[in-house]
Amino acid sequence: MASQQNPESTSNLAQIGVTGLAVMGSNLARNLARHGYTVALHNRSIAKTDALLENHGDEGTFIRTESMADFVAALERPRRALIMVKAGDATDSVIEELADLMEPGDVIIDGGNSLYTDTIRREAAMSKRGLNFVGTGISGGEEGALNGPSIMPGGPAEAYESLGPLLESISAHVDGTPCCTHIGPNGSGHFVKMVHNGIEYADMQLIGEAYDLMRKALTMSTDEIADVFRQWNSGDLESYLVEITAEVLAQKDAETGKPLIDVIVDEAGQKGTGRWTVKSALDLGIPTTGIAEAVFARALSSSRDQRTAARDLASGKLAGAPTDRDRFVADINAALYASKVVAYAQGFDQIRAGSAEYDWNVDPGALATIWRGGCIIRAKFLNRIVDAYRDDPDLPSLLLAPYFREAVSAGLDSWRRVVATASTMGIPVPAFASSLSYYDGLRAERLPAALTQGLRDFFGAHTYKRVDKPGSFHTLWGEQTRTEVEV
Ligand SMILES: NC(=O)C1=CN([C@@H]2O[C@H](COP(=O)(O)OP(=O)(O)OC[C@H]3O[C@@H](n4cnc5c(N)ncnc54)[C@H](OP(=O)(O)O)[C@@H]3O)[C@@H](O)[C@H]2O)C=CC1
Ligand SMILES: O=C(CO)[C@H](O)[C@H](O)COP(=O)(O)O
Repeated sequence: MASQQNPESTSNLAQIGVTGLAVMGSNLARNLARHGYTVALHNRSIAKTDALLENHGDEGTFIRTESMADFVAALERPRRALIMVKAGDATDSVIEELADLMEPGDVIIDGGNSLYTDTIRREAAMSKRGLNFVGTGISGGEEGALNGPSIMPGGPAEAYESLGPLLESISAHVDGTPCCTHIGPNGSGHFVKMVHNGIEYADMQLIGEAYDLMRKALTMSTDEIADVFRQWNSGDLESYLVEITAEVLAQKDAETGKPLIDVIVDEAGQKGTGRWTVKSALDLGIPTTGIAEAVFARALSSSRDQRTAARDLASGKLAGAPTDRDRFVADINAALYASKVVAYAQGFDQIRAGSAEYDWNVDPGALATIWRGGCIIRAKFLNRIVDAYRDDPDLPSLLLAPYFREAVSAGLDSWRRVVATASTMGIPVPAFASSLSYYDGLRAERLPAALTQGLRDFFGAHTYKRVDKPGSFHTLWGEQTRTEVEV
């Protein structure tokens, strides 16, 4: 174990250790060291540890360790170890290794994208061994990890009392407020990070549809579209993802000189958090349609063989392009904003339902507050979400908050024009269209679900409720006399 001394440190030990020094772990370790913490470093293979020390060892005080035993021995008590390795089995094996070396009162922090049910299981197991287990969502990618991410820690409140100030100090800050707060017990931090990623999927899909419409319906060049996103980023749509969309579109391929976007294969990858969000939404019975469409759109994009075989499917008679380009671009802007509100509204619905299911007591306003900076879905309009939950913590849907009600209503005609135009031109807009259908479904006085109930009762005697009296009923369908039976 070799160490570089921190002049401010009172011992030779580290206030925190990071194990797993790939993109996220190495940048978080640097962030911690830059904030004056002595950081013990560990990685399964020593190369990453040495690369970090060689390239950034002068940024603070690090303690280099090779074995897990050395790593744990390098930590001040109560020990605090942050795990930043691949989610799943790798995380389980690192937790076991650490737990075997740690003592009651020590803290294990899992900052990876772990499935929240794994976190619930791990927290219970560590708690039995007297260890504090903090499953925390961390968002911001490489740049956020280094300069200030959004941090969503779950786990015991006592653990947060001692760990919170450290995490808050390295998080992003907006208007002086840290983008880190205790989310709730056990799996809550990873649950909200999972939904954060689901919203990220929806947001990116919506941005992709906006780009596709400008490209295909308006035949705009990539540079022109990049300019539009740049302009949008100084309006209501101001957000990290819109900002980097302009940069991605403006990038030229070094080899061919073409826009890089045209050289990238159109098959979207996914590591699982979006899919988990949708599975959880199905279990909770929450219609997160925007997120689901985004996950399915990635799946469709990656179905290369099917897409190739289907290339000559009929399109039917397609409509021509909109004649007023500026107006249609403005329509797309409004459709993007409204659909984005739907994605966040659905995500917050899922968080409320998850919180109720697991008794987490997640505060949606506090969550919106820490998503204002550092994370991938940071956006100007999160301030409006904070306001909405401050004014009414029990808001039934974000779409009902006065600000969003008005904003969506103002863009509604544009939203409908975009979906209609896309449909008649044969351009797929699954997220725009499903968000609009969700909105219309939500506000509908009556839905065709009555027919679903009738059919269910017809074939399976599943019963239905009546509009005019309480109780459950089954009909002897087709009989002329006494057709209803109260159940
Ligand atoms: N990349 C991102 O933008 C974000 C990632 N995350 C999450 O943070 C975590 C780290 O992400 P990232 O930095 O991208 O790194 P990766 O997810 O690519 O994981 C690589 C790291 O995991 C270690 N590792 C893999 N398997 C094992 C194992 N069996 N035992 C011990 N260590 C193992 C690797 O060690 P070795 O070098 O020896 O192979 C390496 O340090 C992940 O859970 C990820 O989902 C969260 C937010 C954003
Ligand atoms: O957590 C993240 C961002 O918030 C990670 O970058 C994650 O990998 C993104 O998900 P996917 O790879 O499935 O697009």
